Amino acid sequence: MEALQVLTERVSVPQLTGPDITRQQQEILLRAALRAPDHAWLRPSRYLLVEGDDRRLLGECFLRATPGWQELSAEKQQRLLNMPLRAPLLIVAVSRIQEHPKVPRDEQLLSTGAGVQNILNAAWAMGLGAIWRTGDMATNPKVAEALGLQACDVIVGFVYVGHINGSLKQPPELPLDDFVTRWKPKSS
Ligand SMILES: Cc1cc2nc3c(=O)[nH]c(=O)nc-3n(C[C@H](O)[C@H](O)[C@H](O)COP(=O)(O)O)c2cc1C
Repeated sequence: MEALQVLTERVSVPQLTGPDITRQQQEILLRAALRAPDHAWLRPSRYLLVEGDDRRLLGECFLRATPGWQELSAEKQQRLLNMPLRAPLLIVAVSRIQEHPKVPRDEQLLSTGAGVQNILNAAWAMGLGAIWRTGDMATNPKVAEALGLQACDVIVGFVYVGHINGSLKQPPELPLDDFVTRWKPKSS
């Protein structure tokens, strides 16, 4: 697919299915992620891949990490268990924040965010679907521990990647003038 078409027409795809994302496809997604802009080349981004039966184990972790999970309805418990099963591949995008005199934390988070966007676009370019999600699990310390994260790590997103299952939404045509102005200096 043409690059500009990917950038202007991509939509997020919540309904995803198998087959599994091949190693070759995964490598393209991750190489795209690692081409994100990165101030001072600090390389703050880390990507954890969860696929196959490991998704079930992550679902169990989501359930047990939820405060008061034993009191949740069977339906809510199942929802947590099923979360990682929403796509054949789950990429956990993490920013490993470093102290740096010129690169504040926000810039490191933005760099990982740009990496996530590159994953979304690369998936779309390969005819795959993907969606960036966060939710409570992204900030749950027990989830971070189960994922083997360090104290300085921030989960920027759970990126679900799979084959498009169902119809795609039409991206809205946003009027540029609502968002863009051409700045002119004030005349004195
Ligand atoms: C940082 C971030 C976190 C998000 N978290 C969620 C989420 O937890 N659940 C969800 O359904 N959508 C979430 N979204 C929104 C979707 O990824 C997507 O952007 C939205 O559905 C709009 O679709 P579009 O990308 O096709 O415009 C998040 C988006 C961003 C940028």
